[in-house]
Amino acid sequence: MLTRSTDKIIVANVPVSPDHYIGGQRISSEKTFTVSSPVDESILGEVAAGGAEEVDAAVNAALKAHPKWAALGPKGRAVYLRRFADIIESRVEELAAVETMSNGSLLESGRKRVMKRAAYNIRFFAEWAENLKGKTWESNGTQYSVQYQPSGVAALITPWNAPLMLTTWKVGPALAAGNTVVVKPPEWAPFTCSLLADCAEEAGLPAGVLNIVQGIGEEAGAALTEHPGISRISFTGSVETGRIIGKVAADRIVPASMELGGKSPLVVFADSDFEAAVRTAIGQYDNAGQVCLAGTRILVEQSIADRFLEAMTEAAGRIVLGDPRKEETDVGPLITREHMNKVEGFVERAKEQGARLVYGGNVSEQLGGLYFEPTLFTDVPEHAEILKEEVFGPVLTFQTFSIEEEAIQMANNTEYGLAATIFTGNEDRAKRVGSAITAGTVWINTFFARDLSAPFGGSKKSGIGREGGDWSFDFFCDIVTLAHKTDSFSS
Ligand SMILES: NC(=O)C1=CN([C@@H]2O[C@H](COP(=O)(O)OP(=O)(O)OC[C@H]3O[C@@H](n4cnc5c(N)ncnc54)[C@H](O)[C@@H]3O)[C@@H](O)[C@H]2O)C=CC1
Ligand SMILES: O=C(O)/C=C/C=C(\O)C(=O)O
Repeated sequence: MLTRSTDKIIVANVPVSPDHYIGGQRISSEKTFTVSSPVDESILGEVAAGGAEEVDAAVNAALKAHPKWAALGPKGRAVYLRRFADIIESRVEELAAVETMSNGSLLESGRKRVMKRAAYNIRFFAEWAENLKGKTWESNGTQYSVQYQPSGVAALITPWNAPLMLTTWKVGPALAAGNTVVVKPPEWAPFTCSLLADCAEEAGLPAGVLNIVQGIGEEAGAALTEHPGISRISFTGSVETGRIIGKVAADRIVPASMELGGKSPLVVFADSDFEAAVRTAIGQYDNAGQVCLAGTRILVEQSIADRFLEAMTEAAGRIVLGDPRKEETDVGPLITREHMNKVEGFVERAKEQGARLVYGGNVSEQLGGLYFEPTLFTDVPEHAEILKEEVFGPVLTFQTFSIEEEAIQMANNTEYGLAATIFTGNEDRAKRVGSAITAGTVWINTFFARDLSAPFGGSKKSGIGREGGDWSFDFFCDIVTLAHKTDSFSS
């Protein structure tokens, strides 16, 4: 039996519902799970742990809301979605404070960039849908036109490292496409997605258009992907979970988009802007390295390698590791003790396998104790695990190359292909190397430049499909070809 709830818990001085949001109502579950803060390991509260029953209610609410939402058309939906975006924007301070306590990301970056991007994700796709033009052409006496139609209920499953931003990256296009959605937020940082439901409610989104089912991945997440009422699965998370979801999607023939992990290269040629390249290399420690796109394999041309390593070591010495709520902090904590043990395991095995620790490698005992020092390894044996597996922590490796071909070979020597970054002053080389590296996004002399109209996603093990701009609608919509005999109508 589903029970309505009005409970709130206080996170960073903000009242947050710990319950699901289903059909416009807050619904509790008998079962709960405990969420603690990476900032100081304090307990933030008990959150409703949904399962098959809650998921079924949420999918049914979404199915019920779908026909009216779809019938509004892009312009009608954009009215609601713009209001939704405005409300998110008006609550940036609260959202940033809650996100920081939930996942340890820097408060300043949440306030200045990440929460605004969450609002922009909604606004951008509402506008994109209004301007989305299916193609029309004529061939052999038949006129063809391509239409983007809503596909039904989308299941959206997201990770903890940027929960609100990555959730709105999916909610925006899915709703703009005319779908209704069921979101399964990450259990380690579920609170900003709960606040997202408050924003939707305040914006007047009709009941059932956006539903949130909180819970553990293997329970709520699995029940959601297995539900027969869903027509799309958009997942961001680890390769392991992607593999599980992919099998369920294959079994049910439901299109699934997968944005997965990475082990991206950052390639620095001797002719590059040295200072900018060092700054960018050090920037890979942002969010304590818990960034899917991070260029964690630093590849530097031999002739500048010693100077680069020295400059990185010096710059790393200036990184302020600590409380993510403080303005002076550069790097905050890892998400949980479980995750920290995993990161420590990678570091220990790297040492055992013969890699040389240049700096870092230890836990810094402060606040709750989840603060791991920015770490760099060099002289890493080719077979070492640290060159192959995603650590998702502040741990980088440093390797050198002598010629361009070797740099390309090393950059591509990974099962992942999410992103790559190249620093060079030579435009021809930039183009050559850029197109020889297999990755969803290749940045040249910049990092994390994001335009939401560009395709975003991973090659190889880093994912399946692309989202962003038209690509989001290619995924979330049913694409229909209407073909009629030209001149066959009398009126
Ligand atoms: N390519 C991209 O855009 C991004 C990828 N990531 C990747 O995400 C990973 C870190 O996030 P985590 O939360 O640890 O990943 P995860 O795969 O453990 O969990 C992601 C989400 O999937 C849910 N889940 C877990 N098992 C499930 C199941 N059997 N069925 C359905 N849902 C399930 C979880 O509850 C969570 O909401 C890293 O590998 C990182 O690289 C993170 C951010 C962006
Ligand atoms: O810009 C995007 O759409 C994705 C960004 C990914 C992250 O912010 C992350 O993994 O931290």
